[in-house]
Amino acid sequence: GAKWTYVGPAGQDHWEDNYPYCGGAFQSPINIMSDLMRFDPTLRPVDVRNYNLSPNEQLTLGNNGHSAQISLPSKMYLLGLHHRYSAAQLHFHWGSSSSPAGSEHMVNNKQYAAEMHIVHFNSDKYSSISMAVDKSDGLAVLGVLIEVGEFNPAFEQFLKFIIGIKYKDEKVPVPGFNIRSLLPAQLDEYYRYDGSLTTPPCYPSVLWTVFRNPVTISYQQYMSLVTTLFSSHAQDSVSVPMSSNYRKPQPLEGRVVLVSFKE
Ligand SMILES: NS(=O)(=O)c1c(F)c(F)c(S(=O)(=O)CCO)c(N[C@H]2CCc3ccccc32)c1F
Ligand SMILES: [Zn+2]
Repeated sequence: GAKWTYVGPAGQDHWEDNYPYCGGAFQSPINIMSDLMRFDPTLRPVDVRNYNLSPNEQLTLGNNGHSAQISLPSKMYLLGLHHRYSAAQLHFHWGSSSSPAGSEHMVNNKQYAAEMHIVHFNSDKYSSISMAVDKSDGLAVLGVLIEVGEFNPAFEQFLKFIIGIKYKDEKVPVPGFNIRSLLPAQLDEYYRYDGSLTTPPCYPSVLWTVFRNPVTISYQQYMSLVTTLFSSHAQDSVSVPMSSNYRKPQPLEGRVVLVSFKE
């Protein structure tokens, strides 16, 4: 599709000119406010299956021009939703070196340093994520808020390779590791709402699960994420650093955010 960016003439305020859904309903991310949360006792702990990948399993870490992403095998899946949702990829959103505030979801107006998304598709009904991406029951994304603090050895399992994907369309192999270790300890405390892709084409096809508890990465790890990558190709005459690749919060428009926990 047409080139889109986060700022400038093709920035997020103009996405709807080429991608109509971006100006539509059920958009993500949102600012999750306490007074719009509703406790739902039927929300069970998130049940992730086959997340513990063997080092013999090779993953691909890539720069797609918008984020750093890791391809995931579809044997990884989420249990407990109305359908099986199989993993496709995970990627990140972050701020800039001068501002460690780049999460997409906010909680009571607090923006975190970064956010990880693990994208899954409804493999009961659709043969691939491309077939699922524009269907209302197509996708389920896990959101993990990221703070700067303690060094995170789990994140280091792929961050140590990030220098290999500086430029758009570069890819490097990464040995499989336990993707569960990237998630917070408690998978029973999360926010749940109906939303969309946070990038064009902004299809309203995502069941969002944002975990209550953030994970931490060290300042050095955060800076490696923020300062290493470019949105431009290696051969481009102009280098465009990849920073602040987050969409601003979108109108909730009557949506309620379900929570799996009591305050
Ligand atoms: N924040 S988010 O979770 O909404 C989200 C992204 F933020 C994002 F950047 C991407 S992308 O594929 O890296 C680039 C634009 O699609 C996807 N990609 C998904 C959606 C479309 C698609 C098709 C094939 C594989 C992955 C994806 C995404 F779901
Ligand atoms: Zn995302």
